[in-house]
Amino acid sequence: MNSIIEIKDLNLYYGEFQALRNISLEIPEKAITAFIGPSGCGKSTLLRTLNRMNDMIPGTRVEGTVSIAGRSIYSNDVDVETLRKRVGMVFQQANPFPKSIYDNVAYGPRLHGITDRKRLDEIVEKSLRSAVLWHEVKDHLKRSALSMSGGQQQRLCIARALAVEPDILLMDESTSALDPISTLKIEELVQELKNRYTIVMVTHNMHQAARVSQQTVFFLGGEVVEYSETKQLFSNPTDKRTEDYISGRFG
Ligand SMILES: Nc1ncnc2c1ncn2[C@@H]1O[C@H](COP(=O)(O)OP(=O)(O)OP(=O)(O)O)[C@@H](O)[C@H]1O
Repeated sequence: MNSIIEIKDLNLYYGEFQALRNISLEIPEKAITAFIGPSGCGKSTLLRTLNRMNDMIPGTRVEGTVSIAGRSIYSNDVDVETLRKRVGMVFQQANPFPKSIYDNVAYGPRLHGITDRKRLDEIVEKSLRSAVLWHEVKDHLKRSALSMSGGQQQRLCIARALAVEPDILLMDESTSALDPISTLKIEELVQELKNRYTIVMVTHNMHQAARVSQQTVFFLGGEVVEYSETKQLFSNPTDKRTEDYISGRFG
């Protein structure tokens, strides 16, 4: 598998506190990579470095390199808006805008200058289809996104992220606020999307990582303890700490 993201000797500090330590990882394209580990081990922090969302947190300092498709994303000449278009993100809590379903999905394309109604209609339909939401909402696209169920709102947020045609989708605990049926729908959706997108997901749910991902990274105290194929990591971990974690001895 080709890697699309290369992280080398990455250290991240929140003020004096070092949250990531000497992280070096290669993340394959068009596959699902899961980040697992106990609370506070740095999973979300690392995820946020991949589209520079950490830039928004004052006092954050990054050392080392993160490259996407061979280009360092922390270079001075990188346009962060363009980067975030290529590297979309879906959060723990669905966060649709208080706008119509249509306007939520059309938001990104409009921001990037698309105004033609027919073109926007096509993008909205395609994105909602990709998020397996089209059939549920096609007859009431003008309805407020806030009137949808939590699971639908999360799929809408995925559609909104896909509307700007990213290469990479970051998912930060994106099912943890959902019921089991909505969670399953999103897991199925993510499986479909991996044929077209590179997906990196943070999850507290080890079963989810085992069900959904091809690669798993286990973190502890801001460090990578183990990174391997998901089947291998869960069936035959090489590090005692991974074994303890996946067998529920801590975390
Ligand atoms: N904005 C911030 N300012 C200061 N410290 C932070 C900030 N965000 C996270 N941290 C600290 O960095 C460490 C890693 O946090 P992070 O949220 O990345 O962990 P996590 O593994 O994603 O945890 P969880 O599973 O609970 O979401 C923690 O010790 C946390 O307290």
